[in-house]
Amino acid sequence: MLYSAADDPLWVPGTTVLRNLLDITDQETLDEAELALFLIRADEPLPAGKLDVAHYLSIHRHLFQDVYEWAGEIRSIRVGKAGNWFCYPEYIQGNLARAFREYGDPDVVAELPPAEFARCTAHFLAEINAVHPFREGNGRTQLTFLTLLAANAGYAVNDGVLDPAEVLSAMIESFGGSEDRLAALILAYIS
Ligand SMILES: Nc1ncnc2c1ncn2[C@@H]1O[C@H](COP(=O)(O)OP(=O)(O)OP(=O)(O)O)[C@@H](O)[C@H]1O
Repeated sequence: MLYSAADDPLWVPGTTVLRNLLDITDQETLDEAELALFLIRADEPLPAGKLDVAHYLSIHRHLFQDVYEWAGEIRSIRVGKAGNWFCYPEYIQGNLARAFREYGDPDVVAELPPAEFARCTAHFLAEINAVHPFREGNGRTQLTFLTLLAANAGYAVNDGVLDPAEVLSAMIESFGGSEDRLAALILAYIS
């Protein structure tokens, strides 16, 4: 997805295309290859973990390992979308750890009634999105992690329910502080 970014050392020189392991230098070809390789990796068993920060990073690493050398690593430049600027790079580690700490033990959240699980998890995803730990691939990592949190809580999810445009607008609303629509989408996803 298109980012606003300051001059990015990760760009192919003279372009705004992210350097990649495939040596692709035009955005459309990269988008296609990235999506195809992501889909293959998303279909594989995901890395095991404790649903903690290390696990979150390992999922990004897994999903984007074929495309970006820095898969699984925290970004080092400031980025934003449509005027919403995400966390300064120097605060990502601390804010990511705080989001996980505030969410608490996923096994405890799993015991909450579904609407409460959805509300807590929406808040968590909104926080993670505001941190935006990676240079690219944040949305897909968020949704992949959501599937793990839902599975950990024993929910069989309704895959067709999460319409990308609705998730996007709910996520943008959450950035503005209103998490109700995101919580409603998660509740529908797990119901
Ligand atoms: N203007 C915005 N304000 C806040 N969050 C946004 C905005 N635009 C997009 N987002 C969120 O940013 C995330 C997308 O980040 P990124 O582009 O790094 O991920 P991606 O996986 O490459 O893209 P996508 O989620 O579009 O497939 C999504 O969660 C999306 O909802």
